[in-house]
Amino acid sequence: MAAVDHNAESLGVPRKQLMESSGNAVARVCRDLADPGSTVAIVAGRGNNGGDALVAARFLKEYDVTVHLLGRPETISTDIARENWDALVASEADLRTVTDSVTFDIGDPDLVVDAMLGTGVTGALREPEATAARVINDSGATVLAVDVPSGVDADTGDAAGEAVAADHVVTFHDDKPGLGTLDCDVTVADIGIPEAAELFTGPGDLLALHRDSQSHKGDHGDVLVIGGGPYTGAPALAAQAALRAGADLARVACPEHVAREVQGFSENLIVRGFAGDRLTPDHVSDLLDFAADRDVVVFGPGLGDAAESLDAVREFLTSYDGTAVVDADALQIVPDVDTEATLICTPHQGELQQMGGETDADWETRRELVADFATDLGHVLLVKGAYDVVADGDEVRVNRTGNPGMTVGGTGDVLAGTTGALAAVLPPLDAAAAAAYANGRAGDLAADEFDGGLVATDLLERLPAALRGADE
Ligand SMILES: NC(=O)C1=CN([C@@H]2O[C@H](COP(=O)(O)OP(=O)(O)OC[C@H]3O[C@@H](n4cnc5c(N)ncnc54)[C@H](O)[C@@H]3O)[C@@H](O)[C@H]2O)[C@H](O)CC1
Ligand SMILES: [K+]
Repeated sequence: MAAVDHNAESLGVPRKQLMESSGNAVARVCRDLADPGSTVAIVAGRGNNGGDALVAARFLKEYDVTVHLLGRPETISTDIARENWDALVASEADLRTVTDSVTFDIGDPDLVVDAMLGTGVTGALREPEATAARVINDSGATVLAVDVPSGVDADTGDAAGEAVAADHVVTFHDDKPGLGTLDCDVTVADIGIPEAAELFTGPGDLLALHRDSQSHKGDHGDVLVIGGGPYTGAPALAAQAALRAGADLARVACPEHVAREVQGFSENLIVRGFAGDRLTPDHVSDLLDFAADRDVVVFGPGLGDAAESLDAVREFLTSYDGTAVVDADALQIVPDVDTEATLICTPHQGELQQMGGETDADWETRRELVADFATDLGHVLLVKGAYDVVADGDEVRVNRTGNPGMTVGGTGDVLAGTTGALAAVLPPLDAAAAAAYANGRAGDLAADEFDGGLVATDLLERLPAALRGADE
């Protein structure tokens, strides 16, 4: 939900506008539950859940409304909730602040609006919320909860301690799974989040990449790139992209002569050469052992299409059961390989057709075709194009970042490495969607400087900034 909110914001629909719609929806349900002239007690927390109800207070002119804020107004935690509080103060609304739960007096209202906590709750209700929940439950009034009854986990319907027992819940945008388990009526209100905020990737897709201050080496991924042979730059680009996208360790397994060059490109990479000038089935058993201790394998950059290399890809994928990003020539093996592995395939349109998939000039048609093909394959697809399409057979996302300068060689290798790093820390579809967004964004930053003259290494340098987009 936070990701969708963020993406809505980047589409020009700010959170305060969504809060206005939420508050309006709360007021509409109040009108269904209580007659004009009734007394309404709004119990508001200091987050955006409270903010929704502060907006509702402004809409309920024909009611006798009292707002009880839990805590001091200076501690309201978001700007938009505070602005709505200030508007009520300026309008001389009937406002009370509850700083001592013992003396909390809700009066004798006909209707209570519970807006203490919504999706921001963590753990059991603390004070004064826990006592307030008891006061609300004992009030004998009809209880309308905003978004989710305070103290209840929206995903599971469970409460870690005291929780509001609501008669009715008005929730926003989408039903929440936990609400179905409760004994109350649920209204789902459309608050004007554009469909595009869910379909198109945006800065919200990067929110989950937050790095914990307590993290250790290895927590952000150990990525192994297997490739190289006819090409030497491709595996080096993919592995360096993995590092720039946040992986802790990036390793490259490639033929000996490629290994020397890859190490020459960057001392940050751990390079392991194998005998011969290309991958063959003889190397597979060692590679499987090596891959078993890694988080993600990126298979294909610079591999070439020699028959024995493709046989090696098939043998590897048949026995591998981890997560792999499959790119370039390795892709053609995917449709008829029987594997337990979780695969994220990153074809361009030509490679997609070679895999047996269909494409179309119209992105909306392509979206359907890619979604169906992902279902047939049973793997995640990230199909590159002016609009990238990401699908896992269940969900489909479209990425609009990127520019025509990115048709230069090597940008696909950067994307594969980025996807590998993100797949170490996110579910596969989310990793592919965020990687497509960040890679295109890095390309857009590079194009600001170099236009059509950008090269793949320009993307590497700009990946960290592109991935930092969530707060912008
Ligand atoms: N797109 C949408 O769905 C929109 C939803 N809106 C509403 O926003 C809330 C979520 O708001 P948020 O500020 O993230 O969190 P809360 O208000 O639920 O709570 C934050 C607040 O609570 C404190 N806190 C956390 N846990 C506890 C606890 N166990 N006991 C006491 N206090 C606790 C925390 O410290 C914070 O101060 C969503 O539910 C909707 O109602 C938007 O208005 C519009 C878009
Ligand atoms: K609530």
